[in-house]
Amino acid sequence: MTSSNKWKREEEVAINAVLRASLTTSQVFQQLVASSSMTKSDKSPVTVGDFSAQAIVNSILAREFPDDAIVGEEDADDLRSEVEDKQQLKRKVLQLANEGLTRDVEGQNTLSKTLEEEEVLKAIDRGNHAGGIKGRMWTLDPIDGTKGFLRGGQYAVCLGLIVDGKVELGVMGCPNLPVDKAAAKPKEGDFDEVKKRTDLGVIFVAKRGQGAFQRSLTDPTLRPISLRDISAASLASASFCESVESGHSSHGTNSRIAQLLGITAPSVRMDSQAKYASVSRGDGDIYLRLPVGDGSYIEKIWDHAAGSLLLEEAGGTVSDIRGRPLDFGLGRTLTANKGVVAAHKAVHAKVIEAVAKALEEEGRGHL
Ligand SMILES: Nc1ncnc2c1ncn2[C@@H]1O[C@H](COP(=O)(O)OS(=O)(=O)O)[C@@H](OP(=O)(O)O)[C@H]1O
Ligand SMILES: [Mg+2]
Ligand SMILES: [Mg+2]
Ligand SMILES: [Mg+2]
Repeated sequence: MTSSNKWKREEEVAINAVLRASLTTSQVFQQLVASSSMTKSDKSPVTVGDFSAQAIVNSILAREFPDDAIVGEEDADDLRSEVEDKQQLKRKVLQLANEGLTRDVEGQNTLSKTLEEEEVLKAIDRGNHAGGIKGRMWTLDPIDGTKGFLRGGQYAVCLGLIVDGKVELGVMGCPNLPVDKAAAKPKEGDFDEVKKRTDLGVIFVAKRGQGAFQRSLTDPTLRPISLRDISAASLASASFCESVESGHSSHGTNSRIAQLLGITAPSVRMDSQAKYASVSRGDGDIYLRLPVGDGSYIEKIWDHAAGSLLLEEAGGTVSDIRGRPLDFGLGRTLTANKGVVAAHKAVHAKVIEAVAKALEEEGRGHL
């Protein structure tokens, strides 16, 4: 097998699955989130979207690669409840998953027959694998950035293939990101803008050793992407990409790190692994995800698998706050790591130095 053929079939299937799931989450957004009937505190649309997207991706993976394990964020326990609300949720998920699996998407993987309720629940539960160092497994975050999804901001459908603990393939759907990286991102909370714009929706693809690419939801042509070329000398011209939620990443520490590196540009805040994608195509230069508080939060593999490979293949280095590589072979979580620091290869070590200094100053040098 030549290197460019490696993971070819997996890539085709993963793109089609992520594309279908992205179309379905967009549909949920349009029909449920952006509809006037939703109250601000109503989280149910994201739940419908999470389950439907996981059902779609897992059904396709189960059919194409029946022996592969899946580590998915969601499980179907809630949908098996007899409570009427959950029964309603289950009916909606069944309908959306079947629509997503039976529509023609680039002539591939289209189901000719709809799935029964139990088949959909089983597909979702295929995501229950414990992870680990041996063999092939997929990891799926059906909607990463659930808060972004509800705000009409950025979210991503993220699928990675991990083989013997290493991410080999990453595919990420970002339905609300402009295809053109120079175009303005939709304003958060402006549901009408997201509904109206026809230039939104990107799929990112990376295979280990074979580069990073993007395509639109409608045109299958893959175009190469890369990080902005930045040297240690020009680090001051860089910008950060960080979480929207201060509970997920320490904004205060990031400001101090910017100061230490001489960076003055304001940080770009964005939900989800769209941060990895954004930096991968040169819109923002450094992705910082510093632990908050005592650093007890342990990151999940599905929150980083696809994004980290994309950024590495686009010319970057991804590590935790101490410069250790992310270890995807330890189960469902990144137990050996704390936080994430990602940047161009040429400046990554300098950023790690500044991170260590900032944490030391805060009395969090032990993290
Ligand atoms: N305390 C804490 N620290 C770090 N990370 C956390 C924390 N709590 C949750 N999560 C995970 O963050 C995922 C979303 O990450 P984002 O970078 O999109 O966060 S943010 O919404 O922009 O703040 C989110 O993924 P989704 O649940 O798929 O949205 C969570 O897995
Ligand atoms: Mg997530
Ligand atoms: Mg999620
Ligand atoms: Mg979640």
